[in-house]
Amino acid sequence: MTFDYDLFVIGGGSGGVRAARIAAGEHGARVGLAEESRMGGTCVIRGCVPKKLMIFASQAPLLAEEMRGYGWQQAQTGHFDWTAFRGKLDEELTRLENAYTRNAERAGVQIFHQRARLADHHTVELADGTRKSAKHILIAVGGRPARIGIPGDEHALVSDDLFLMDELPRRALLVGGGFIACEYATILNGMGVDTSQAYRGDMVLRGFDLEAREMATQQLTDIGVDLRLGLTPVRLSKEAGRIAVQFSDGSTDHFDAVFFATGRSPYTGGLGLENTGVRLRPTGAIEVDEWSQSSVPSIFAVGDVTDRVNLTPVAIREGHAFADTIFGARPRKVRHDLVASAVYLRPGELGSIGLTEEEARGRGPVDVYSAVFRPMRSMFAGSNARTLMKLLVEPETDRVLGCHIFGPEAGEMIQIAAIPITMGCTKADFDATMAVHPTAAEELVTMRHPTRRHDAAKVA
Ligand SMILES: Cc1cc2nc3c(=O)[nH]c(=O)nc-3n(C[C@H](O)[C@H](O)[C@H](O)COP(=O)(O)OP(=O)(O)OC[C@H]3O[C@@H](n4cnc5c(N)ncnc54)[C@H](O)[C@@H]3O)c2cc1C
Ligand SMILES: NC(=O)c1ccc[n+]([C@@H]2O[C@H](COP(=O)([O-])OP(=O)(O)OC[C@H]3O[C@@H](n4cnc5c(N)ncnc54)[C@H](O)[C@@H]3O)[C@@H](O)[C@H]2O)c1
Repeated sequence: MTFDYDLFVIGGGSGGVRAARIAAGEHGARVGLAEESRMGGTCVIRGCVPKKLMIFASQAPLLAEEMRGYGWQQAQTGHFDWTAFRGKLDEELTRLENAYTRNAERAGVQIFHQRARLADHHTVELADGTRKSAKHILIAVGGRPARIGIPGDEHALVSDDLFLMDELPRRALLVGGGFIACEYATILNGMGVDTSQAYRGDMVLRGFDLEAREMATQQLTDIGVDLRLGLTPVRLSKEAGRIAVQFSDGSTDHFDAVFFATGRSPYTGGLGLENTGVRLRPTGAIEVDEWSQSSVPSIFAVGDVTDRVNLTPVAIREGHAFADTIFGARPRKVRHDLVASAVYLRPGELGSIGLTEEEARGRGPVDVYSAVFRPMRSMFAGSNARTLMKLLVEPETDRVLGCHIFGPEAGEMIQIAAIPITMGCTKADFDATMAVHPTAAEELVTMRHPTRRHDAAKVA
């Protein structure tokens, strides 16, 4: 049987573009790709990139405050010009979008700027009705922001909308306590928006190390976010151009904008999956094996649509491994058990890899090396902000099972710490490493004695 393509990719985001480029450019496959919106996908257009630029923009008031503590007594930020920032942001995103398109085309990928759906195991139908056959199909359609299904939730915005606003709201509410809610609350607060955050739990960033979560929760309040814990909206309505929010405790408040940051769902609706028999998990994610292969042998899936670890570098690695395996005769699996990540807050970020203290003590004995301190930089300026450096070590093997850092530039630090930890290093390797002085990160190689030791969890 002959096909139009060796590979057809649906979705021009992190995972899809990497797979298409490697398959075509490095392994000589004939590759087609459909993208219904802008090339680059969530990360480039409405995720990591614009979000991080906004984090940088939002830190000015904190920097000015710190510099006043260093003797720059007049340091002030003045007024934040959202229009000027957005103009520059739009230009930058267009530049990146063009680079993604150009690089894929240079590798030999034929791009269709249209929505695509599956017609059968080897056929994709584009929005204009044309059909393309392919020996292999890769689904890399990502996810979409989820709404919580309360009355009036059509009045709420989602994360995508922040990057498109003509002006910033005067008063905003973030709903949720995950990555996006905490990062967006930090951004809006830093840009001068009167910011509230409602989270149904008692501490933000569920799933992260408890000690680090406590610090992140405290920091949100310290920087001026009105963090309302144990609270969730139950109804939204429009009143005189503002949004009235009724909360679970019976209270009502009014905001100019309400953002739901309540998770993301795999974007599998309307994709024609019923024409293929591709199996889905209960969450709507495409079920794949360790080779990213679906229940239909010719159809593979990578990235957020598979809901494994929903981060850009993971989607990229999955796409790359898929292309090497299928087209490069270089079978490669992706490890999902040891993935570093960062939550970009200000002034402290949260960087993590490996087990949390709670997970580690649930598995067996663990030594906890935890240093909480006021770093010299902010302490001199008069701030009480604290930094956390934490290592979790398996006593029997001395292996480092996890590392959690809360503080300025924790994202940068955890990227470096992730290398030895991924290699399987021991605490003795950290101890043998000479410190770099004076830095905050030197604590990682100077913690001599465990702060506490948990014995093996008792099995009931
Ligand atoms: C606000 C926000 C901030 C984030 N910040 C970070 C961060 O700091 N670090 C990090 O690692 N991760 C971050 N993420 C997560 C990261 O963006 C995703 O994990 C990553 O983009 C997933 O890549 P993907 O290839 O699976 O999907 P996507 O990048 O979402 O790409 C999917 C593409 O498919 C297209 N598409 C969908 N359906 C069709 C169809 N039927 N036909 C044609 N095209 C279609 C979409 O338009 C989209 O371009 C963030 C996410 C958000 C929302
Ligand atoms: N820095 C980064 O790497 C980064 C940044 C942003 C997003 N991301 C990725 O995007 C994903 C999505 O981010 P997110 O923050 O939307 O999801 P999340 O899963 O991190 O957080 C969702 C939040 O919404 C709350 N929630 C869910 N349903 C609710 C309901 N019915 N009522 C009230 N609250 C509810 C949850 O309790 C949780 O606090 C992340 O899991 C992550 O993989 C990564």
